[in-house]
Amino acid sequence: MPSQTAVIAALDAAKPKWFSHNGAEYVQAHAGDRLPFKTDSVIGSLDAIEPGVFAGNEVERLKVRAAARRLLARVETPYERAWGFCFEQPVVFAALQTCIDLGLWKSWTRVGGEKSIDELVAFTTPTVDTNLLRRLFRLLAAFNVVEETGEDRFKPTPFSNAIGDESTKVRASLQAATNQYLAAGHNLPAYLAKISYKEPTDINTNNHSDSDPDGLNFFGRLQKTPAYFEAFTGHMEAWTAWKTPWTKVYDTTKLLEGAKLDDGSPFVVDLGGNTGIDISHVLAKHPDLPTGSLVLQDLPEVIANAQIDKKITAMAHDFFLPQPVKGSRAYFMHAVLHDWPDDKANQLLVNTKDAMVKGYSKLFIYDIVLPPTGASISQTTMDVEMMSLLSAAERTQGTWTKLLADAGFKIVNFWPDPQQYEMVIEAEIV
Ligand SMILES: C[S@@+](CC[C@H](N)C(=O)[O-])C[C@H]1O[C@@H](n2cnc3c(N)ncnc32)[C@H](O)[C@@H]1O
Repeated sequence: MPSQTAVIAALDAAKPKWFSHNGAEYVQAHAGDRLPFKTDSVIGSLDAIEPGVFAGNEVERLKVRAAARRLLARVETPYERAWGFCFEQPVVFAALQTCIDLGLWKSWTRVGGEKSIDELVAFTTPTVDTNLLRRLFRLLAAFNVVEETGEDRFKPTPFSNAIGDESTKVRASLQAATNQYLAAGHNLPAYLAKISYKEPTDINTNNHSDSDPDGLNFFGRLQKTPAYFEAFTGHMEAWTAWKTPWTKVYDTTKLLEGAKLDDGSPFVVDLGGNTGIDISHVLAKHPDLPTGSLVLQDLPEVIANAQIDKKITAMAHDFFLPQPVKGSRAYFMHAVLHDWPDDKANQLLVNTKDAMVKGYSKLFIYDIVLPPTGASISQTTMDVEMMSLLSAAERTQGTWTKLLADAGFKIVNFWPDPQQYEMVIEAEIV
């Protein structure tokens, strides 16, 4: 097994010009001696990389993933890259969603195992034409969503199993795209032309409302359509679970020093905390915290779905209203401010500051901090999705500093996560 560093170096070394005389593999077989590597041996090394080799080391896994994506970007021709965006992604997504709509993933994951196409048809409700499902499955097999083991025979993969396992929230994430992300992305070029290519900043009249049948903004649509709300909440849970827990990025034991816990004061308030993953990380790290010292806040319909430890107080609260929990040691917001343009973000920050005790309370923002160059696919995708859905944006170190200064805060430190995706921004009242 080659080391991960060697694999990344090999991936990064592959150049399109090496293949320039070849174009197709059968030509390469005859002209392979012109390549600076043995194609079979490189393919063997790549195919030998299984998720298990990383033994849970997310940092190394993500480095190899990024290198593999760079490799594709280099070796694919411009036509192949365009084909991927214009032809492949729409139909693969359509096949995934159709099988969700047919209830296929859920039934298959429950039972498991290799199945014939007829057995897969038997999983579907309503029933589907065998040849229709065969065509979708051929496509999904070509994209390694399922494994083709013989003619009309398929095995599940970790990905297809995850779609069928509701606890992973992968199905919810795909469904959220069908519900909102795809239509908004499709609408974005025309919308940007319509607003004369000004940067979108309006939270109500924006690209989402332009693509929504009732002209609703993103959160307005979630409130109106419970199924959309369920899908988005699930997507948020999957996204947050994928990230490094904030308690591993910032050492929260430092907050215990000097914290007033005996008098029933709050320790951490998680604003817009969704169903409670982040606040639960705090309890997991500090299980002896007194009952009620951890507070989860979100909109009422989110709080109603939160399944959290009894020690955590779940509280419906609109963060554009004054913060009711005063004098907490810490106020925490994860992926909240990136949803809002600066004027709304300022209002939220000022509401929070008004509840804080200067010199005691700290503010923690866990969000993307865009680097000056080389922002990753994950960071830049989130930035433009925020534009598309919410007229919002990811921020740089400079724009975070200004946003916080305008609301009366000074930044103590930026704590980067090991995945290099987000940072915990530690701030205090000036
Ligand atoms: C992008 S999600 C982040 C959720 C969570 N902090 C996390 O990282 O998993 C934004 C959250 O803000 C909540 N939210 C939106 N508007 C809100 C409001 N006016 N008051 C309180 N929460 C709100 C949403 O319900 C959602 O849970």
